[in-house]
Amino acid sequence: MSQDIQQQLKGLRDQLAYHGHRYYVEDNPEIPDAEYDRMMQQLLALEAENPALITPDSPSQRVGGKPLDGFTQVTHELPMLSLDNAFNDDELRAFEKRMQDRLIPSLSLSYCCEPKLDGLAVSLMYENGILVQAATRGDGTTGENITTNVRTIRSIPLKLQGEGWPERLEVRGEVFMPKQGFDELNARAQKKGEKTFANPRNAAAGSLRQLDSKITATRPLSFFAYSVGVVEGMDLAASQYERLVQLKSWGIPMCPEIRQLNSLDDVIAYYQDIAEKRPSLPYEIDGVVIKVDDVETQDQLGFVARAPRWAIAYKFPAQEEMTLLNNVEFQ
Ligand SMILES: NC(=O)c1c(N)nc(OC2CCCC2)nc1O[C@@H]1CCC[C@@H]1O
Repeated sequence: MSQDIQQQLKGLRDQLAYHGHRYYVEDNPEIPDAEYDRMMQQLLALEAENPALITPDSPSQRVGGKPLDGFTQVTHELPMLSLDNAFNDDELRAFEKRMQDRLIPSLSLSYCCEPKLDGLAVSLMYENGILVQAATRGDGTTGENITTNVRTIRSIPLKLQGEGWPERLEVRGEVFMPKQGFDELNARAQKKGEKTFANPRNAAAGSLRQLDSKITATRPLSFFAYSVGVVEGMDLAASQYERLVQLKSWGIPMCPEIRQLNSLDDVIAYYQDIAEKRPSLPYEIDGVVIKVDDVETQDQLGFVARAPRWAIAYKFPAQEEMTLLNNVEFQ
């Protein structure tokens, strides 16, 4: 009896995780919402009858229990780095020259280029494919444990898909609020005479700092991975770009605008292309991040203070209109 109930529960969990990924990550659902809701109700009913068989990766476990009293601290096993900035092509070329002067033999560098998402950097720890902890970047060394809130973000898998993932895998990326969700949230707040947020970044930060994850669950948050931290149990690809593709194959969202480029001229053309696309992108960005693609070369170059020698943010000029002080609610 219990065996086939376990099979039934696993079937429902896998189905709901698959269809949830199609809907929230690929924006390309295979089944009508009513069908998804019916499966969820079935899962909830079966779990209510068999609470001992509820697993942490069950889609029913996304919205937590009672509110927290506070956030506990998390020390990152590897520091979460920040970025130096470039503001024009010459500074970008100087960035490349500094690297080539340090590399022996100075070889032609390939780059992984990513829109610089204007959200909040977080660390996701997966053990045996299960999401076990989420933390803010904080000061790069110590962050806050926001696991209960991050579990409510539907585009972040509670269990990695496919197979071949490492025993321990730390995914680093940006939690952000898409522009449309931000506008709708502020419109609702305005109608109710509640506080509105100055920009999507503050809205994301404010949503992640809720002690009650039921509130976070009502906020339209999303996530794109941008690097890997701790990896144990296998070696990942030697290329930053290929690593993000690997993460994507395991169900971790990857920004669709990321490109692998083989020359700085191509990087500059990419920067101009993203600058043109910027107003029509569904999320806010404030530049592009340009990283040496080869991970061994990254390690050779290392980092100074908290910023790597092998990455730079090429920022867009500040927006013309007055931008309210981006009061940092939450590192
Ligand atoms: N905001 C971003 O889209 C972004 C990105 N696409 N890639 C990185 O790469 C890390 C890893 C090496 C140095 C920084 N960082 C990003 O944001 C950083 C996180 C902390 C400060 C910046 O916002």
